[in-house]
Amino acid sequence: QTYNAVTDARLADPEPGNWLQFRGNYSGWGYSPLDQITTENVKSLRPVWTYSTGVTEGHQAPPIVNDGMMYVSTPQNQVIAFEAATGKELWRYVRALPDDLFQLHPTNRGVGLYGDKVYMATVDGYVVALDASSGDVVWETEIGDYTDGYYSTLSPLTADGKIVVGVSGGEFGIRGYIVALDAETGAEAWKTYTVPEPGQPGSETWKGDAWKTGGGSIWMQGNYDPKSKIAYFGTGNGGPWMPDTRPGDNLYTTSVVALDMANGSIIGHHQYHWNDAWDWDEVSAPLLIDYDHDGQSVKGLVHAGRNGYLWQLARSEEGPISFVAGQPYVRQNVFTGLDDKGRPSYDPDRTPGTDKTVTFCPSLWGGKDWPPEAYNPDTGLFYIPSHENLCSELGGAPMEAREPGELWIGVPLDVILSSLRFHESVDTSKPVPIGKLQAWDLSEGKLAWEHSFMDTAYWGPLLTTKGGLVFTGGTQDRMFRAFDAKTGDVLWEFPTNSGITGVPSSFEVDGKQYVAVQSGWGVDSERMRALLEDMLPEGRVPEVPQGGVIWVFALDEAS
Ligand SMILES: O=C(O)c1cc(C(=O)O)c2c(n1)C(=O)C(=O)c1cc(C(=O)O)[nH]c1-2
Ligand SMILES: [Ca+2]
Repeated sequence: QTYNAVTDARLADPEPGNWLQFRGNYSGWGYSPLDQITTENVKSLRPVWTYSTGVTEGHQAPPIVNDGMMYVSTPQNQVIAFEAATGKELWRYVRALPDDLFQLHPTNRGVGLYGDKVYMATVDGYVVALDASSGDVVWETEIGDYTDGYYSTLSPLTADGKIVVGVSGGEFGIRGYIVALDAETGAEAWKTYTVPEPGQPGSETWKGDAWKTGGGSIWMQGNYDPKSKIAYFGTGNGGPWMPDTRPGDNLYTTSVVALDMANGSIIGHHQYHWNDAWDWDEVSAPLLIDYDHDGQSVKGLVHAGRNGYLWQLARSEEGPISFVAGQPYVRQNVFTGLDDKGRPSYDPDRTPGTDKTVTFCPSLWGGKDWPPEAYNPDTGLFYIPSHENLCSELGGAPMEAREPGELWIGVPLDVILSSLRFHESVDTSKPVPIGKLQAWDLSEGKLAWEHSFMDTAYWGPLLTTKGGLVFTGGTQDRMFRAFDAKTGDVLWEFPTNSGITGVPSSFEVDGKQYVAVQSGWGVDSERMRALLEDMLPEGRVPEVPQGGVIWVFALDEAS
């Protein structure tokens, strides 16, 4: 079979039967235009094939499909290629990772496709380009020094001849950046820091040398408008965590930045919250959605913040981003209000600092951490995988000098790993609603429906389809579920090998629709679960079995 090269035109307007990138399209919707699997027949969805990845930890990447060929990445930076319909393995790339690599976040969120190659950003700070047909390494380029705390977990944005990625390390005192590599050669095309140096725009929001270790990491794929050639990336927490260590607003941390794809310059931004104090990384890129607001149609950017607010912004052809509306989607007790530009004011009693311990809601994992939202143009609803009723008790401690490659958070690790609290209204003698799948009507600015998951962490990336469904896992009971996208009714569920933190995708081969997802629990979903186990009575919070498996489902033809 000859490989169907992935072009800008195909990425901008993907065939309904393919899933060519992280969220299926450049707008970040997580929407499949396939409608063979419907609200009526989803009850006869069955596994067609499975595959053990051979590794443990958090499997988060979507199965990415181009004309019958599937590419899946796993923790420890493997890429496995399959015949999508049969599961026949075509090739496998296993990265040789350095022995001295410490992984705070052992995961990978997926490959990027462009031309005849498959691209992956790695936990040891490289981008690797593989031949899509053979799996042979075509080039690899170092983008960050892992011995200095830089690493990558995101899927690459592929567009305009470039492979665009960024670096993690917000808990290691890095200075974040986004870097574009030439898709053919791997040579650097541009590199843009998310924290400006003295003299650059935004540098007035920093004092002294704090910018050198200011954080603002990039660990989720950006979305992209192919008409204006602008990429939108979300940025991570300020580093170190305690806000008094870096006075000022700290642009462009906890923001969305608009980048000119040609040269990487920042031509627009919106900071969701200034001088972050809660580890509320705002790394999920906003979805490009057009919605009505006050009788006007808005070319929008929509983001469910880790800070617990649902943000509706407007984008522009020139770059600048403007604020339209913001409101809490979970209980939030930190912001006391928003001004007309969307800038929040804070309750100082909910703002931690060095030697200042406070409780705040939502928790440091936010109203939502990294698992992506979804938008369904048929229902007009925006779906959020959220956490309710969780708060954190957190405070910093005086810091030692930064050591390259060592954690540099300013909050002792044992404090972080015992920081979770229930909201004061919670009665733990009864099942506690924690995970909430929410559906929002953006034009009304109102919740349309929600489904609560009791006593469980919920780290479930979303897939929505033209068949009227929302697929998600994310719970400790190992289930993969399908919801009615309009009503929130549970229509189907299936127990997999482990908990599902994988991004689901949907594709078609020879006229048949498939839904695919990785099951393999780990990283912060497990850190949260372990805390909940201590907070709830014995037996209520089960352990989640370890090990990664790729699952592919289709309708059972016999039924
Ligand atoms: O600041 C950073 O650079 C950074 C990176 C990552 C990552 O790369 O996965 C996470 C976080 N922060 C983080 O705050 C967080 O809650 C988190 C959860 C996860 C995960 O995979 O479950 N990664 C990360
Ligand atoms: Ca972080």
